[in-house]
Amino acid sequence: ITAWANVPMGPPDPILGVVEAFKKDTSDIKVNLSVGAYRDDSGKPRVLDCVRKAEDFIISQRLDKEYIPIIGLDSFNQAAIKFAYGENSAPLKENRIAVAQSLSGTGSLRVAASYIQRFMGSNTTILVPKPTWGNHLSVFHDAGLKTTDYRYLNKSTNSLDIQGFLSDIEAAPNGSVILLHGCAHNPTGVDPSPEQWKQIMEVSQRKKFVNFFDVAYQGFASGDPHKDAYSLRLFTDNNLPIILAQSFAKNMGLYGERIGAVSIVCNDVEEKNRVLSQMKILIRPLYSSPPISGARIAERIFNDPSLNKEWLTELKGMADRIIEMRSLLKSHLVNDFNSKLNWDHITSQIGMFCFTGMTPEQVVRLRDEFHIYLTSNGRISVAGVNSKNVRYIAESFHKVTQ
Ligand SMILES: Cc1ncc(COP(=O)(O)O)c(CNOCC(=O)O)c1O
Repeated sequence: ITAWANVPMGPPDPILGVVEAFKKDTSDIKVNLSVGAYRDDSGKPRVLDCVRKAEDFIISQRLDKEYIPIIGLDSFNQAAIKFAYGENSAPLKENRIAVAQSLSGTGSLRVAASYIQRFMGSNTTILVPKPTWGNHLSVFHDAGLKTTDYRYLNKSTNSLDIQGFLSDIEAAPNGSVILLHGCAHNPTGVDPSPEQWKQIMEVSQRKKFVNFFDVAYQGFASGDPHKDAYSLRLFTDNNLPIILAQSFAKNMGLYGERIGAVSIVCNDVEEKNRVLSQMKILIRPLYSSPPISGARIAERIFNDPSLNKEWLTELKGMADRIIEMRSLLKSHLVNDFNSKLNWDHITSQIGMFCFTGMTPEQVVRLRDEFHIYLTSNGRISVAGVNSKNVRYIAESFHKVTQ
């Protein structure tokens, strides 16, 4: 008997399981609407031109492959938090933000969760939206934290249930940690309006929440990085406690480079130095130091003026293509197929994903009858929609919902 005879087969990841089924489908009209990565109008992955140019420059420098510090490349770190908090941010100017490069968004979330567990205690509960990105729950539970849902999606309108949101967080214990998607909520694509963010902030301020922002789509949602940072900057500029996990997977297309940053706003430089020392102590036994490549590319894109300008244009281009596909999908449904249902949420939602409102049965029909693949919760990745398949998708959506 081997030592692992009792290890059970784990369930497949709900998202990756759909991709496997898509790959097995031999139909030539199959459509993958489950993948959480950008695709261009030909359905192909996109490496940004500014990334290629940054890579060429870096290679030409013939740099060494020595370890970088436990907290990563500081030139990248400083650029990443300036991008998020804004150059006029007081904590930034007063140098009181503890920041460490980490393994993309997931690694940043995990380091932050471990920090919370260690310095706020194992009984700390994180308030998470319902629904949230599936991996959030695994990251927090594996870090030894409990999670409690707060209402987020109004299922009948596929828009924000702001009253449910506010009453659930009002009922939570003072001093709780609240996870907030900075922009482009995954999986619903539903974001609070600026007014609603102010209502949320008022409760958080009064109840002394620690605000744990997950910002994985800054600039990718609206095309404007400042607009997409509105919620984070509103809370920060009002001196609320902030923990931030940043990912550059989507907005720089650096998925596999695993480049992100975790940051904690502190009261002063002395506190920042203490917090940073503890982040290093947490990171060292996790993965010791982060990878060089993605940090060097991102640093060039932030700090080289022409590459930065080119990036912002390409970033807006990706956001605009997704926004255009949203309006095309909706107009086909309403104008071509004369659907009598309300599809406003397709264009009022924002970012990579759209919560269509499809039932699990309708999702099965889309897969079996129309070879269209999306997750069972009805989420589609709008990145998978393009000018060639958008009409077919609309026709199929109409047929399963009429
Ligand atoms: C909200 C959120 N936070 C964090 C992350 C972390 O991403 P990464 O670790 O790649 O930076 C992601 C990436 N999601 O992946 C797409 C999908 O849901 O199919 C995310 O959506």
